[in-house]
Amino acid sequence: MTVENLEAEPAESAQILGAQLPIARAFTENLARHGEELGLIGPLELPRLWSRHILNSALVAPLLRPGRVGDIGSGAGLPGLVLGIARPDVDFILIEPMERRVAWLNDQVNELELKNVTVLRSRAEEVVLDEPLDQVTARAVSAFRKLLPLTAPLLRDGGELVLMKGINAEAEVAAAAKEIRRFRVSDIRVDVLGEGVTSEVTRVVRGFVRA
Ligand SMILES: C[S@@+](CC[C@H](N)C(=O)[O-])C[C@H]1O[C@@H](n2cnc3c(N)ncnc32)[C@H](O)[C@@H]1O
Repeated sequence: MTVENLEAEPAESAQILGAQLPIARAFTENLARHGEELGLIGPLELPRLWSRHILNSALVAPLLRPGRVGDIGSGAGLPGLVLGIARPDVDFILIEPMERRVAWLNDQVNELELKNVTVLRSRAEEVVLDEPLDQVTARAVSAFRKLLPLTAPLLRDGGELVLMKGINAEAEVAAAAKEIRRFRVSDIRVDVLGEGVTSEVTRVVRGFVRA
């Protein structure tokens, strides 16, 4: 990754990440340096690491509230680690089953001194939490219909799903009517984030879960 790539959209980056921008840059440099060899990120993604992955993840930060947020299938740290950087006032639990990815996430938490981020090696359906979560995020893990059984049971009564999705977000919601009823999800909506701010907008499916 060249400095120009890291400096893409500088005004927007400052707007989105504020004072946390230098830490986000340090993480991005680490990911650019080691991500391919560790199998965390494909070579084609390197030139657009900043706009497509880092800024895109950081756009979710304003939707989070102080409390406990779980990120399912964090992989390289998207969006969980980026959100942990962007929101030091929120406690994050990154849930990821793959040993090599967990080692990477723990290394980054230590190197970047992120006191608000914990990494758990587990599949979401097997994870043991000491308390239920207030909000849960996920990106590129599975279709909404299959993501609901992995995420909704981890939330407290009234907890919120904040799931990053692509252009087909509405269609994924429409295909999940049965699961939406089963997991008692209400007030579902799709928000488009970053319009007029960054070149890569992102969509999130949001909804509240009743126990
Ligand atoms: C395609 S990657 C996406 C990683 C990251 N969220 C991103 O956007 O780059 C999917 C991730 O979900 C993890 N994963 C798959 N099944 C899972 C499960 N049942 N519970 C938690 N994580 C899971 C995988 O190990 C992998 O790291």
